[in-house]
Amino acid sequence: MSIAAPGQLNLTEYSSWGSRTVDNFEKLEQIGEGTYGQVYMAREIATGEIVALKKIRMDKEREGFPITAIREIKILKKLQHDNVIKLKEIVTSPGPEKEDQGRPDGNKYRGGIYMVFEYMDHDLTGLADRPGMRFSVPQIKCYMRQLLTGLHYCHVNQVLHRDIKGSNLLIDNEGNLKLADFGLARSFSSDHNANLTNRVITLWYRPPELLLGATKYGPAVDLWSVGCIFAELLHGKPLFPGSNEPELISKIFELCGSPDEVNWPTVSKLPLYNNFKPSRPIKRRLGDFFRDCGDRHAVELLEKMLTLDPEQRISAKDALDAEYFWTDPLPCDPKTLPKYESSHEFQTKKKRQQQRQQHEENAKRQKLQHHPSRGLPPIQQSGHNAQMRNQPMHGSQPPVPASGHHYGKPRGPAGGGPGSRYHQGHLNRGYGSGPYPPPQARGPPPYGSNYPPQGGGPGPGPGPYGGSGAGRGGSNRNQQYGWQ
Ligand SMILES: Nc1ncnc2c1ncn2[C@@H]1O[C@H](COP(=O)(O)OP(=O)(O)OP(=O)(O)O)[C@@H](O)[C@H]1O
Repeated sequence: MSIAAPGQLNLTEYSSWGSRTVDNFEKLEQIGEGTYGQVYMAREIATGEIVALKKIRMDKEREGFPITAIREIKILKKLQHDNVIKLKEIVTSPGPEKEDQGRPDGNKYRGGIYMVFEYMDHDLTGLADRPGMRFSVPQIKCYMRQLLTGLHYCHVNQVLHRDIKGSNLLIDNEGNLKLADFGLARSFSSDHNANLTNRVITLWYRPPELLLGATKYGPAVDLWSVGCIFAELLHGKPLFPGSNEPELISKIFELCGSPDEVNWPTVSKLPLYNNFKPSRPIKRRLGDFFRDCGDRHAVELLEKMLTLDPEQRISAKDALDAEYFWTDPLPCDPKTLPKYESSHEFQTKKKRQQQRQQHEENAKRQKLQHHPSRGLPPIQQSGHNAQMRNQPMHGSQPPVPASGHHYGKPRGPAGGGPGSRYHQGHLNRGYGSGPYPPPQARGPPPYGSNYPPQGGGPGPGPGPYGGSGAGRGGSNRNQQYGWQ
């Protein structure tokens, strides 16, 4: 496999893309539903290989092929890295498919187009939402390190992801984490001069500069989202679950303090600064909030990621060099992580919904049991079968503690002081100025050897990464041509 040089497209291998049809695959089950359309787990008939098929939704596209899909394909062609999802091929379906028949059809191309990806067993949100799920400290370090490594690679190749969130971080049963969903991604130049849309990034993970109307921004936007994910892993639930922009801004200011000329020298130039300026200054208390997590290095890194001023926010490269990844307990080797049954956000949500329905039905039946005159037969509630219904869905997962899992709030409406050793070396980071240098300031971080705990049970983790469940705010994915 040849690898494209930074900033260049490697098209030679892709001449056959689009020449095969989706009939070469057997759809097994739906694993995702996004802005784009459905994602399916599928088997390639000839080889038996399991893949993910992402259908490109065409029904809203009167103007032709969606720009988001063009961007995603173009960018994924260019990015080849262990921590970035691999786009294997594009396949077509010549005519309208079963699921499209009978729909009013405004698009010009009546067939379907699918992206074929390597299959990943989980997304981080789905995995975290498993009942009783707890991540150990080495496991969190392992995922965070892979996330930052993948993102550093994107940034060196001048790609902003612009939609980092749990459901876009895919994890396989070898413990590998890969960045996915590049539908909002775009290339940037290191001088940051172009005007970009600020209606990107799912609400809860959106940085303050975008909320305050910045249209010139860079890789720091992704680092804020990474900080939100990191906080969620440490805290057990989303840190800024605002249901609209003003609410989100006030949640950010409450914890990170309000911006001023001292902590963010250029903030008053942002278009919406005056609209959201609090009536009196708010003190930063992020460090205090996380003190109980008992990991000084984790809090130190989090402070640097959730720095208000994007110019002072830590880069992915510097984050990889943080003390957090180099002190005991060390990040574990991905291969030693426990294997779990497949869990994607779409499926865990669906399962929860089914469980809720089942629960409601049982409650209704029980009520009727107390009033047999109403005529429904009572159901057997005791014994082995009743217990089995509440078991985790598979036998292979590690024993899980009965408690400790938080479900977050219901999904929101559509849309969802630097540490003492903080240095400013990441100002003027000059992305894209050379070939991708793997972060090597200290060589690869060593792996811890004693994790995960035997049997895959909870480690000395700071607490569960709770199923945030709740609406991570809809990403403001702009499907039309207007955004940059
Ligand atoms: N390669 C893959 N392997 C396994 N599951 C995948 C894969 N790609 C996507 N998924 C699942 O499908 C979900 C939706 O995929 P994706 O985010 O790419 O679609 P989208 O239409 O862009 O979604 P959204 O609008 O939510 O951002 C993911 O959260 C994940 O659970």
